Amino acid sequence: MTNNTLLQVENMGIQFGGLKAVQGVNLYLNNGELVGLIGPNGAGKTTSFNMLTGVYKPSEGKIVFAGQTLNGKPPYKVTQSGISRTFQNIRLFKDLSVLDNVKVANHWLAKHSILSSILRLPNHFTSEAKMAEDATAFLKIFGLDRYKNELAKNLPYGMQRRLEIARALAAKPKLLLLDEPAAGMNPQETRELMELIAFIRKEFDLTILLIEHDMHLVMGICERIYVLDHGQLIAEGNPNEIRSNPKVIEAYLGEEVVENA
Ligand SMILES: Nc1ncnc2c1ncn2[C@@H]1O[C@H](COP(=O)(O)OP(=O)(O)OP(=O)(O)O)[C@@H](O)[C@H]1O
Repeated sequence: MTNNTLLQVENMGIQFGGLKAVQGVNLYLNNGELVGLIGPNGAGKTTSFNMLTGVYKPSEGKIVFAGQTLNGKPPYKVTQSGISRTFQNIRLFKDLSVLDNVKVANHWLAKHSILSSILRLPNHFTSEAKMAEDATAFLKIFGLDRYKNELAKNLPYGMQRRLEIARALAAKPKLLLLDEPAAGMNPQETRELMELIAFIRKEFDLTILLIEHDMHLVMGICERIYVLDHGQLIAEGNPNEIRSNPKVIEAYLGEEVVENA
């Protein structure tokens, strides 16, 4: 572990009944890196995210983030320590406005106390107004400000995916975990997403770990890639190394995808 390491995972594993869904995973992320996590369906990618975010408690191993051991912490504590995520299936508050989706996400950062909110003291209103202003400015970065009063469920699909990312960033994370952000997107939306990911990484000084099946996206923006198969890491390297790794081609990519990625 160096001074520049943000996340260090050692020997992480989890078992569901007799199934070892993930085992012996060792990985690290340096500050500012954009890293991919790929592999076939059922390889254990989302399960790994669930362990990193406290949704599942690992059966073994150690997760150290920004110098703190995360094992056993509940998801809200993990978020407070600086890790946010998006989900494979969009999980917005569909019946809330776009603005409220972002406000809810950063509510725990708000300065006013619960008591002042309940009693509706003056600082509650000042704080609420400030939050709405901040949230609107924030939405502008994502090209979502014009939709701010729409219900989340009425946004076009690609915009809902953008809102998920905006909402995750409203919690001001250091590490962003993106679970198949391009799922269901058309090629144009995917291109815009790639630009957005590159942009937010710089703008918010983020480290990003990304699960994705779109190899064009992964190979196009990730500096390093980890490959999971049957719960175990089978390769790690830069996109060129991964593309030409025989184990990865056999387990996941296949010859055709490699040629087109
Ligand atoms: N809560 C659970 N209980 C039992 N088995 C589970 C649970 N969560 C995940 N699994 C199993 O763990 C394995 C890994 O699943 P996971 O969803 O992590 O795969 P994945 O790599 O994300 O796949 P995909 O690319 O299809 O999303 C699968 O066999 C899955 O059925």
